[in-house]
Amino acid sequence: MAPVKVTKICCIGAGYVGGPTCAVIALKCPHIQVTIVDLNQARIDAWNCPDFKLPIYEPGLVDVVKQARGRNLFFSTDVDKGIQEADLIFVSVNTPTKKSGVGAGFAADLNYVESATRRIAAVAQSSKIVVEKSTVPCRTAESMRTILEANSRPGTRFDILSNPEFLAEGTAIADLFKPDRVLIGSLQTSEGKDACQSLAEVYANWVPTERILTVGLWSSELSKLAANAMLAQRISSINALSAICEATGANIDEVAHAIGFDSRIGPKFLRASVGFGGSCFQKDILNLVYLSESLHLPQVAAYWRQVVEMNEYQKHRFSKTVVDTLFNTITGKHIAVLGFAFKADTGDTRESAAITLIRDFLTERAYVTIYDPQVEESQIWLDLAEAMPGVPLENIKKQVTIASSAPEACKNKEAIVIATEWKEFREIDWETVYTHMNKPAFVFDGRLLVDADKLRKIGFRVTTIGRGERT
Ligand SMILES: NC(=O)C1=CN([C@@H]2O[C@H](COP(=O)(O)OP(=O)(O)OC[C@H]3O[C@@H](n4cnc5c(N)ncnc54)[C@H](O)[C@@H]3O)[C@@H](O)[C@H]2O)C=CC1
Ligand SMILES: O=C(O)[C@H]1O[C@H](OP(=O)(O)OP(=O)(O)OC[C@H]2O[C@@H](n3ccc(=O)[nH]c3=O)[C@H](O)[C@@H]2O)[C@H](O)[C@@H](O)[C@@H]1O
Repeated sequence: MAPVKVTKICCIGAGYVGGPTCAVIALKCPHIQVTIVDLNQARIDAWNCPDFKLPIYEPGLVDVVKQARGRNLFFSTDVDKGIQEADLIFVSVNTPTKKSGVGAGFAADLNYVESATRRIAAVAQSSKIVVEKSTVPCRTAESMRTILEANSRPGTRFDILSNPEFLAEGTAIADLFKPDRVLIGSLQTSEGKDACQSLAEVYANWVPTERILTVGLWSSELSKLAANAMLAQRISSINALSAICEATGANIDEVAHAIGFDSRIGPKFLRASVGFGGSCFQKDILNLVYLSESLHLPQVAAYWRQVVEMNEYQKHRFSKTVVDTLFNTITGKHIAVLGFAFKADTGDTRESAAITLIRDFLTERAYVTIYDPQVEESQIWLDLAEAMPGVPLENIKKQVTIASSAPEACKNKEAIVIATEWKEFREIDWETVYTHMNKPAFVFDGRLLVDADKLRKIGFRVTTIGRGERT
């Protein structure tokens, strides 16, 4: 059998991964019809919105959707039709950490992957290549295959591939246009290799073939967890060093610069911060911890768990620094938190360090004013309510205000906490901000973003993560 030439793709899941990934496939492969389906009507409506107010904020995404939507890119809630028409289906649904039952708090909740797989099994009338795009535990493809094969009609077959996504939010379009690599895992049978070839040919429309890596299914699944674990481990390592810097007078920027010059270490992903956030690092490491424990490898599990524990430590350490510096109490004090998203250039707040900081400040009975250029107000209330179970939202609202600009957020406050590295915070008119603050005016830079010396000259007392000096 020769590899199938893919002409119609369906992507199940129109989220942060399914949306941008398949929009880029549509852009780069005008000869392929791409339909992105989702059960969430509001999300699909936003993807179809005439004025391109898309459901996610991602630089460059609107341009891609503008070019392809209605040409060969479609968004729909008709999941069954999407499945039936396609010869290749991406499963790009959410795989959050399980909240209850066996493995709660660690294992991935595969309920959405299983529902999508069962839907494919139920409605497919012809052979399909089914591609696991979601990040899943090692050997999930086997469960998918079992479900699909148990339901295949005579004369039809399902081939399962793993094709994890490595894009980062905020740079998704650039990452998809020029990926470091595309990873495709397949069974090493002739049918598995043919399916792999079919998907590789889709990517080959714009990705150089030497960057398309083909491996076994289980290696591909594990490589995704491994990549996220190694990236998060680097951040926890630099953050652990930032605590030593603060205690010794060393400067984490200088340390990162010095070690990053070693070509074996490299300069990227060594930026100390108030802690990593995002929907995946923590979830994927906890998943790896759970996998290690299930495999009776407790030392391996403990090793990876420590990466997450260090991150929790970093977030609380930073809130404690704020309290300590503000004369050991923030009760009744007014704090501006600049940034609510988990990183710059996204409106995504999942696992954002800002949420932990704000929860700590509210627990200390401070008043908090939040400003973020991309996060919707409704999302901030949702996140804070979820972070403080048992506390009625009306009570949270007595302590929290949402501002529409950074200078407005900072007015009449004792302290400013920079929680997200938005470029616009670097460009704030700090002299004016200073004149409108209560004195002494404090800045806590959790992102190594502002020029601390310049701010000190204005009169601010600045504390920067990973720097020993404080005034
Ligand atoms: N967010 C990111 O930057 C990255 C995420 N990933 C992984 O990709 C996967 C998806 O992540 P996101 O796109 O962030 O999630 P998301 O939550 O933004 O999107 C998932 C979408 O799937 C839909 N969905 C769930 N079950 C469905 C079903 N049975 N039929 C149709 N639609 C269904 C949901 O309504 C939702 O819109 C996860 O496994 C994640 O770990 C991987 C790389 C990057
Ligand atoms: O599986 C995923 O979801 C994705 O997770 C991360 O992407 P993302 O979470 O979107 O963003 P990152 O740029 O990795 O940042 C994650 C967190 O680490 C923080 N970070 C990053 C880099 C750094 O040097 N220091 C640091 O604190 C960021 O501020 C952010 O809170 C990975 O970078 C992607 O390769 C992966 O596909």
